[in-house]
Amino acid sequence: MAKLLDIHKLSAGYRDAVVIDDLSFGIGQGEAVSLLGRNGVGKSTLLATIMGLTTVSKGCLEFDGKNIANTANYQRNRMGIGYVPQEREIFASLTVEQNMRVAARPGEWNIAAAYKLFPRLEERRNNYGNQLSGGEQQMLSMARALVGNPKLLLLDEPLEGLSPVMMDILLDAVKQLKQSGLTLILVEQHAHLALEVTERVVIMDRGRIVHDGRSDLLLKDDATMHQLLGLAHAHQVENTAENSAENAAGNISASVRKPDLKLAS
Ligand SMILES: Nc1ncnc2c1ncn2[C@@H]1O[C@H](COP(=O)(O)OP(=O)(O)OP(=O)(O)O)[C@@H](O)[C@H]1O
Repeated sequence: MAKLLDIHKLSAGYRDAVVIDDLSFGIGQGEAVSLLGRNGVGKSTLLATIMGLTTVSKGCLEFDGKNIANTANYQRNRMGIGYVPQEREIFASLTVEQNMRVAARPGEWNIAAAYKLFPRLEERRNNYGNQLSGGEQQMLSMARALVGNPKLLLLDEPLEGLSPVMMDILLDAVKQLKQSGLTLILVEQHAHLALEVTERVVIMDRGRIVHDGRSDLLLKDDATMHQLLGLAHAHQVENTAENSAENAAGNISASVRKPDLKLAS
């Protein structure tokens, strides 16, 4: 089956600085992929490159069967790539609803559907962008990308700086999106949480992909977690009684996770 996104021997970065180095990577329709790696290895740059926000020095980038290496950023968005940047980029002088209206395009994801996913946004529908908490801004950034009805959703550290309760809400939303069949790439420092909501994981190191496999297998692989992500005792933490009970109940609760689950720098 043709891949929705197909990257071949791609090098990219910022002006003369090459950050993504000869990288190849593909993602099929409906796949949910965690993109992990230590700080500064190029994860955000890879998402920005898919979105058309960096300088590509060589290689191919195909989306939905078309070469988009020279396609402008706004056109990529129209073609179906949705982006939730790390900075959220909410329009401060627009209300919650206006933030979504400016991005909405016809399709299954309309504003009502976004409110269903994030009821909190409906309660805040008339609040301006600068009157929202960090978690609400993150919900809005994700909702705004969704009402554009993307075929591929890029999420750059959606849990960063959020309270455990907000992390639960955002993670549950990602899980629902995956279950709905949306193709997505999730960059996250909270590796264990990301691995629980995706079926595939790709790990980067110094601009290259150094691991590509199943999320559930990596969760049990302490040696690789330690070697590539700097995470120690992943398996042991995963198997605490608390977490086992949560998993058995089918819930993902960030609030019971240990703070040491973030990647080492
Ligand atoms: N706008 C930019 N201009 C120039 N260099 C940049 C820019 N953004 C990132 N870089 C550099 O690119 C490299 C990769 O950064 P990037 O943010 O992609 O890594 P990352 O894996 O997402 O890290 P983190 O997990 O800390 O967000 C770093 O050396 C960084 O300093």
